[in-house]
Amino acid sequence: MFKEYLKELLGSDFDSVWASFFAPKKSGFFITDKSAKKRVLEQFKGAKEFFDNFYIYDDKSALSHSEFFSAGQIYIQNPSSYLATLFLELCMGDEFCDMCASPGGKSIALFSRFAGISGAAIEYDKNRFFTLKQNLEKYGLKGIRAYNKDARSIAKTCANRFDKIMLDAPCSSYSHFNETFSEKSPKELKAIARLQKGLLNAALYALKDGAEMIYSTCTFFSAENEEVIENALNSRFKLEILPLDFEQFFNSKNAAPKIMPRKYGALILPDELYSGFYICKLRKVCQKEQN
Ligand SMILES: C[S@@+](CC[C@H](N)C(=O)[O-])C[C@H]1O[C@@H](n2cnc3c(N)ncnc32)[C@H](O)[C@@H]1O
Repeated sequence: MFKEYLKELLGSDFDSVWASFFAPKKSGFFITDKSAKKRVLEQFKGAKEFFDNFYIYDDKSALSHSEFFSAGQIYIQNPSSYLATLFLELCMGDEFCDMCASPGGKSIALFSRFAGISGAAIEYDKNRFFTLKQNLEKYGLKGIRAYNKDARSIAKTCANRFDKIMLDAPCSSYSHFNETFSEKSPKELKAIARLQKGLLNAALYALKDGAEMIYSTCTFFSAENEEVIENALNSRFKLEILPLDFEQFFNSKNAAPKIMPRKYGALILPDELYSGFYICKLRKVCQKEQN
């Protein structure tokens, strides 16, 4: 079913995307402790700066076994995830919420750009919550409080509170498709889409009027991407879908992935470097008047 869906979605891009699922991916990392930059780059000679402060390096094992990783001075991440965070500009004093946060990669990436970041990181799964807490500590995100909760609860507890929200939603994760991937049943896919709609609805209650958020997933299904956005557009909130200017992030240092614009947001198509990723940026204008 997935293969057929993808063929129809991607057309002539299908073959390269399909091949990318079974090919090894290069590794990326960013530096979280700027004082370690010189030593990090000396150790990982050949690391290629790709975005500002984000590097591509072939040996993931060397990165993850390094003293810099143990000390929380570098974070290993796929460039698609990093790219999603580049669309969120935090301002001094912003109250930020990372709604589905563990292991913390999006918050840590934002922290590497906006050191004064403060707000909340929420994770429902208990074990993953402990990983999140450890990572926030390890990387020194002192301004971020971690909560072990269902993020849908912020609709009531944090109405109109946040200036920026990252909703990197739980999803069917089909961008990690490979030989051992365990496919989801139609029933499971429906339940995931229902959860995503609930999470986005809660995010919109919790955003201030005029505030912005990113909704992202690592799947290709429109039921988990555009249809979740469409559902929010038909809800009690007046929203703007903001343009995603990918071009601004690409220059002679890096290679742009193939971007597939969707009705709302865009898909990053996977290749030997980028994972498949869906990104949509929204602004909550206001809550519509109820009759
Ligand atoms: C895609 S992962 C997040 C990855 C993370 N943003 C990062 O970049 O490191 C989605 C996370 O949402 C969590 N989750 C699932 N349902 C949730 C809910 N109702 N409230 C909060 N977190 C939830 C999952 O346990 C999972 O850790």
